[in-house]
Amino acid sequence: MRGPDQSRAGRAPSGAAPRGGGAAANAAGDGGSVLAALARSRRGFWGVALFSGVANVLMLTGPLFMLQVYDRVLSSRSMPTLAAIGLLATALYLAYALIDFARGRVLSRVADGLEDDLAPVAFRMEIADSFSGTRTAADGKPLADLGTVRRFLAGPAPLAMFDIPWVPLYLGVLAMLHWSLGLVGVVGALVVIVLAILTDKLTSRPMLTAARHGGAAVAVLDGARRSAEAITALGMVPSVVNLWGSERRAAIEAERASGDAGARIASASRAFRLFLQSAALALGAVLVIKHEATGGVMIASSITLGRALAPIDQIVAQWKAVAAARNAWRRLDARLSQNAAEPPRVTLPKPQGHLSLAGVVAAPPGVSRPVLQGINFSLAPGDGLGILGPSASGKSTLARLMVGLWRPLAGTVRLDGATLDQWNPDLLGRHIGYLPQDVELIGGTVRDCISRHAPDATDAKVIEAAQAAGAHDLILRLPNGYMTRLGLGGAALSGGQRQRIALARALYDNPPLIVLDEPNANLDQDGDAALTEAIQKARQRGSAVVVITHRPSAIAAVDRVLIVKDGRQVACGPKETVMRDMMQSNATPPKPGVHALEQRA
Ligand SMILES: Nc1ncnc2c1ncn2[C@@H]1O[C@H](COP(=O)(O)OP(=O)(O)OP(=O)(O)O)[C@@H](O)[C@H]1O
Repeated sequence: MRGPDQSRAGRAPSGAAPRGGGAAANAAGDGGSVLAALARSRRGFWGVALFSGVANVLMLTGPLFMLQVYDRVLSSRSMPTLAAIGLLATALYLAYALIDFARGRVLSRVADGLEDDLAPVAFRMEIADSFSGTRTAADGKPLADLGTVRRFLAGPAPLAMFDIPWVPLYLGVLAMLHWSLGLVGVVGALVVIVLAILTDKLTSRPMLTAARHGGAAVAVLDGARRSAEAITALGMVPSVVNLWGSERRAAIEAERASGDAGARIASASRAFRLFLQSAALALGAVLVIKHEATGGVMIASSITLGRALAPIDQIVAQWKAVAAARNAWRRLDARLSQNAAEPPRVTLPKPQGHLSLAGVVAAPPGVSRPVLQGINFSLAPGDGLGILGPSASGKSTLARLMVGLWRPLAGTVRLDGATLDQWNPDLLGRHIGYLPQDVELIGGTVRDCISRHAPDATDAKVIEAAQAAGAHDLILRLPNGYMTRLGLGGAALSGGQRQRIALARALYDNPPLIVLDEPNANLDQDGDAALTEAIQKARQRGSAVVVITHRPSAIAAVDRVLIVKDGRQVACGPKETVMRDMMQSNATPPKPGVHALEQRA
């Protein structure tokens, strides 16, 4: 069964789809693929193709110069001729240098453009991944994959690829010198191409294995960083190092296997090219002896052959980078296509705070078994709802549904009548005050943090939010007050300080819907009192406030209570009635149906 929310979003039926990932594609514009993003730089590619054509023609300078020196200068012993063709060759080499530099520069600009285009999208995907819980190391990291593709584009391999269409030009020149030399060239090119295909066959599997283990090692490191204190205090560091080390070793071994295979073939390819050049020289000598060619032809053919095979040889030598970029490209493409462009939306007016949940069934992203079902309630502006229930009963899941982080499998979550997916995810966030269970404050100053890094933030609004959260005095006592820097290298805050600043962030700009998940987990008595006052005042200002908690002190300022047990709504009604019933049944939540479920929608 699919709920309207989910069918509208076009999501897979298992697990609640996270908000935010889909918005990514919008930032990428239409395309939804790396190629589509690159197509925006098609003029740059045409420029590189044109420069490559000119550069390849100019690269004939070497063999032609040899031909002239051997067949014209040496036979005529004319110094002026030598000086003239020497000058001409110098000018052509200079032109080649300029054009080769220009095409490299254009490609690196195209690579930068791709990064500019897709980095915000990849960043959003990373954020969506971090709470979707369904991604594995094999899915890669969009930002790292984008970096790999960018570095590849700006590297030497793509230039070699632009040279490949010009290989027939060199083979044609060889054939013009003598048909047998052309034949040697064609056979040589085919052998080098076979070597390139062989490189791909032998290295692609170990490279994928290396990427998978490398990703797993990074995931262990990320987890260890996040829980640095716990793993150190609990003496878990050696085990975590072992865990990380085994993934890393597996990655290095797979990398070595692919590197060895690639290097073997690259050496063979290089040696074959040198051999072929000597073979062409020998063939040229035979032709000279048989009076079918001149000494100049002999030398020029050897150089031309080397030049003809160079691009293929270079790609074989760069295979590791080529294969890594191809894998990264494919992963990125798969992610971009999953994040199909969000449907166009009308910008809805600022909501008043009418929240309604009807027949909601939900599961975390990627999980098919619902952890929450049969949720029905509604809130009007100014209402205060406390959500109580044992651990793992689904309270935080409910909070994530109300703020639109996860979407329901069935049923609807509406804010002012509109299902949450009708809102632009970024705009919706401005109307919501959310205090998650695990408070993380990202970098910047306290002021930035409270104002959600809004560019149009005013001091007055920031201070108003801090005062509403009872955090103003606490902030003034920090080393630089509101300008104290947080995050890496910034001030270290206690759990209670973090929670109160996060509460101020939730209250910033008086959002019409405020959802607080365990807002008093780290608060002392003063903090509890400040929280109660903050909830009261937010309700007086007309916000609908939801408080999820284990501690009854946090629901002092709400008028209604909802009890969740084993993922089901077992009671919902006026606080006094529900709490009295709970007391009467020896603090065990009342059975379903004890209170008529309120339906105010
Ligand atoms: N990201 C997730 N991926 C998979 N399962 C999850 C995820 N988040 C929660 N769950 C599962 O959903 C169920 C409900 O969890 P939830 O966090 O909503 O409970 P809770 O009532 O908030 O618990 P607590 O009071 O301990 O915070 C639990 O069984 C939990 O294991």
